This record gives sequence, C-alpha cells and structure tokens, in this order.
Amino acid sequence: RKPKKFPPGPKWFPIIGCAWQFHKLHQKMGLISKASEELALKYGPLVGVRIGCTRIVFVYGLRATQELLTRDDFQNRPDGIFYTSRTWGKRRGLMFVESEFWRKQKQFVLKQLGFRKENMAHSIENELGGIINNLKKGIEDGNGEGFFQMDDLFGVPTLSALWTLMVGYEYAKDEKEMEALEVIVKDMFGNSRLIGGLFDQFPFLRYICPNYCGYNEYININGKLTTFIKKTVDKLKETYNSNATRGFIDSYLHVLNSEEKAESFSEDQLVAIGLDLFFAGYETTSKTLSLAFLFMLLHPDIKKKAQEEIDKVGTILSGNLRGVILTTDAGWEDPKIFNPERFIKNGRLSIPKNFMGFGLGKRRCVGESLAKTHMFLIFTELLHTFNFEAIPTDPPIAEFRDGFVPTLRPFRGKITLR
Ligand code: HEM
Repeated sequence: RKPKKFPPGPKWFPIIGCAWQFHKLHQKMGLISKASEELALKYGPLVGVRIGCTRIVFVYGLRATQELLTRDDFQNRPDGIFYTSRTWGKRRGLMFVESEFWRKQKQFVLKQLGFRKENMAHSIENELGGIINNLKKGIEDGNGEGFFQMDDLFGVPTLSALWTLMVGYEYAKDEKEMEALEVIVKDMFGNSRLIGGLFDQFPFLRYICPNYCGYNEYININGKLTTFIKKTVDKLKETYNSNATRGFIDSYLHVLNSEEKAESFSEDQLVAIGLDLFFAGYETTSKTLSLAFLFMLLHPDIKKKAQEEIDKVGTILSGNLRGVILTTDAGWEDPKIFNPERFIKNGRLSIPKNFMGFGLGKRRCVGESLAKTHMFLIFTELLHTFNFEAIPTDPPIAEFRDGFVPTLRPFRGKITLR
C-alpha cells in the first residue's frame, strides 16, 4: 500500500508493485536512468515506485537532486539483505552505514586519504611507467601501430592504486597478490547482477531459488573479496610494527591497538571499508578514464587541442582535463554535446556549481582527490606520449549499459607514438 504523500508514479499491484511496468520501460529505454527520466516527464521531478518489497523515489532535475544530496534528513542509507549480506549480516563499511558510526569512520578514512596523497601520486607515476611500456611494446610489435582494447587499459592501474593505498607501496609490489585481487575484482564487476538483483526486491526468493535470483552469486563474489582482504589484514598483522605505517590497513590497526579507540572501530569494519573502497573506487575511476579516451577518439579536434595544451604544460592543463572528464546533465546548455571548453572561462577552469560528479554534502565521495590525481596523471601522460585514433573499420560507439556505474560498449582504438 502506498504511504500517505508518497510521490505519484505508476499503479502498484499486490506483491510486485509496479515491477512489471518498470521492467517493460527499462527494456524499452535500455538504461535505468533513461527509464526514470521517462517517468519524470510523466509524473514530475519526484516519482514513487515499488519494485517488489522495495519502495523507491526517483529524483529528477537539478533542484531536487541538490536538495536530496544536501538535506540532513536524506543522509541515511537503505537497510536490507542486499546491504548487509555482504558484511556478515551487519551494517558495516562506509557506503551503507549511517549516523555516528558512519561519521566517525568517514572522518578517519578522509584523514588517511589526505595523508597519503603524495605517496599515491608517486605510486600512480610508477604505474604509468608500466602502462607506457606495454603500449610501446604493442606499437613496436605492430610495426609502429598498436590496436588496443581501450576499455581494458585502465582497470589494472586503478586497482593497483587502490591496493597500494590499502597495503602500502612496498607490500603492493607483490605481483602474485595483485594478480589474485585482479581476478576477484574483474569477476565481481563482470557480474551484471551485482546491483539490485531480484533477491533484493523479492528477498523471500533467496530461500526458493537462490541461484536464479542472484543471491548465491552475490554472496559468493562478495565473499571472495572479503576473504581476500581479511587474509591480507592477517598477513600484515604478522609483520605489524606500531612505529611504522605502510598503508591504510596499518593505520587502522594502530587505532585498533590503541586504548582510546571509538566503539565503531573493529577488524570486521576494517575489512568492510576495504570492500567499499574497491567497490566505490574501481569501476568509477577506470570507466571515467575509458570514457575520456572514447571522447578523444570521437573528437580528434578536441584531442589535438588537449595535446597542445599538455605540451605547453601550465595551469590551463588541469582545466582542460577536468573539462574533458566532467560531463553531466546537471544544468548547462546542450548537456548531451561533448564540449569540454564550456568549463573554460577566460583561459581558466570554471566548474559550474551544478557539477555533482562526486556528490554533494556530507555523503560526498571520499576518493575524489585520489581519483582526480589518478585520472589527471594517466590522461595527460598518455595523451602527451601517444596519438589515439579511431579505427575506421571498427569505430567506437558511445553507448552504455547499466552497471554499478554506466558501462561503455567495449571499443578499440589505434595507438601510435607521437
Ligand atoms: C571518477 C571516480 C569517482 C566518482 C565519479 C565517484 C563518485 C561518487 C559519488 C557521486 C559519491 C556519492 C554517493 C552518494 O551520494 O551516496 C561517492 C561516494 C563514495 N566514494 Fe566515490 N567516486 C569516484 C572515485 C572513488 C574512489 C577512487 C574511491 C576510493 C578511494 C571512492 C570511494 C567512495 C566512498 C567510500 C563513498 C561513500 C561515501 C559516503 O557514503 O559517505 N570513490 N563517490
């Protein structure tokens, strides 16, 4: 039954709510975001739906979204088996927790990420050396031309940056560990049912058909990553030294070993934060980079301008990079047209207040600074060193499918040395 004052939306039926109508609309429009946009055109900026047991309000448009992100009474997060079954039936981590527990943990994570900024930049630069060598080798093998799966280029460096953040630079050199992590994370994100599986909307299905409704798969892949992080924590504990700090895990262990630690700190919570950092940081960053290069292939004129500015090296550089990466329909003209120069005013970077790529308010992204440094260094260095072109017989197409973040259709590009 609809609660009083619940926003308007499609008619609800017993048990399924409006799951069927929404499923049909989703199929027609291709993406959840487009389906909800269609509903907003019909019902207004707030649309109330019920998919099985889950009541959802879609919020559409700049004003409503800003209000959603900044109002204190919207800072809580949903509860339910989808959010807790990955963390031993408890609410743990950062993304799906709230109140004092969340505040304390977020404060700690933000501080630690701030401390590690410089170290992270060094480790990304190192990683970059690896990517450049691989690309150069591919180009050499192809007699001056390399043909690469572009959407595959950025996963490993992103993972490596997050891994270094967690364990510290020296420990992260262990290639075997990194390879094992790569297999788990790729499996995790390759799994399209990771988000909003049927069992989330119809929780009873996990008792009737746990395979079909995606429950077993969800538990299995999350379990692999939590086990991996837990084992890493155990290994780091063996060589733990209270006077030295290798990475985030060590810093957290310092707190666990101190007398005055707050109640919310625990080893389970440490593992859950690791899970959330990989979950929230891996796809977002690697796919934004893929998207930036997709636009470079599709808009050679803008790519050329970006390269010219990188060659000049100056403050304008960061402006253009950010302009290239930041695209959203948050309220400027022709949002669907790729025009990074809209963010440059009188030769300087000018990000509109409406830009919400990293969220707004208290729930704002903790990895913003790391992600920006990572994307900036990789994007500029690769554009500086190589030329990227579309392959005429296999042109890239800017088409997305749903995922934790919108996922690009796989695309290839031709890379040559500049
Ligand atoms: C291009 C890259 C990234 C984008 C676009 C992005 C975007 C966002 C957005 C929009 C939010 C707010 C979600 C909300 O309002 O609930 C968020 C939260 C979050 N992000 Fe990011 N993010 C990126 C990279 C990262 C990285 C690299 C990390 C980890 C180091 C990370 C960790 C998190 C966490 C833990 C939260 C939850 C914060 C909270 O609930 O208080 N993100 N991110």
